[in-house]
Amino acid sequence: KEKVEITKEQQALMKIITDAYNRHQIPQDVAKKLLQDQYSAEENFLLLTEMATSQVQVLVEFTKNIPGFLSLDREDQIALLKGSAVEAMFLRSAQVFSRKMPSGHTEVLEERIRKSGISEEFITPMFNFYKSIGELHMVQEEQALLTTVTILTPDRPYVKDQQAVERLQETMLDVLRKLCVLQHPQEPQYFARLLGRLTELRTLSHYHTEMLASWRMNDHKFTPLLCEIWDV
Ligand SMILES: O=C(NC1CCCCC1)[C@H](C1CCCCC1)n1c(-c2ccc(-c3nnn[nH]3)cc2)nc2ccccc21
Repeated sequence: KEKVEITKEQQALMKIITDAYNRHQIPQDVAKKLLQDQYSAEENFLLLTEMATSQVQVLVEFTKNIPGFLSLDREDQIALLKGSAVEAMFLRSAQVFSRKMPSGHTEVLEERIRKSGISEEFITPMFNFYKSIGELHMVQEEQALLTTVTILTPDRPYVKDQQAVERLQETMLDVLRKLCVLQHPQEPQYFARLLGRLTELRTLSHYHTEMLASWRMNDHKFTPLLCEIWDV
């Protein structure tokens, strides 16, 4: 049984990424807002675009703290951000949904999201993903590293130097793998389960454009930043 040990450098890397991840989070808590009131489809769509816009802004700030990211080709940095923004949004939504809440709150939140205006056909895959993320009971370091691994996906459209991105991603995957072994010693396959969620996340993100179009309302308005990032 090989002894898994996180090196000093990996410890430092994990701290930088986790601190940055915790620093760069959405200011107001959308879950609290949703628990307070019921909104119309129009109001919910506006709330989604506001939340998503501010999340893209904090995602950009977060990536500046990923060691090595700013040394990548500048156009590749943009390609990685654009290619991972929707996945990062669903990953963050899943983490918000899975957070420990007073009993009964998660059920209310789920109901509010089910009734928010999203079309039925997308609700099931979305909640399947949220629940599969919740079941992992990730610690914050794992959440931060999983988001980092998602951002550093080499095969995003228009990435020129894929090897450079691959090297960075592998560095992060190595730390994440060791962390999983140390955090979940009874579950040797935990790391593999975690990576399996990234496949589910990519599939969910493929529906995104259809999801947006399917909201039960007409005239979907987007912010300029979302028009850039969401290809709408
Ligand atoms: O605000 C939100 N998510 C932010 C969370 C923090 C990061 C930035 C996104 C939305 C709510 C908007 C208002 C109506 C209810 C859902 N949200 C979603 C969600 C729902 C549909 C689409 C979508 N995408 N394309 N069409 N619909 C995306 C995300 N899942 C959530 C799970 C827990 C808490 C909030 C959640």
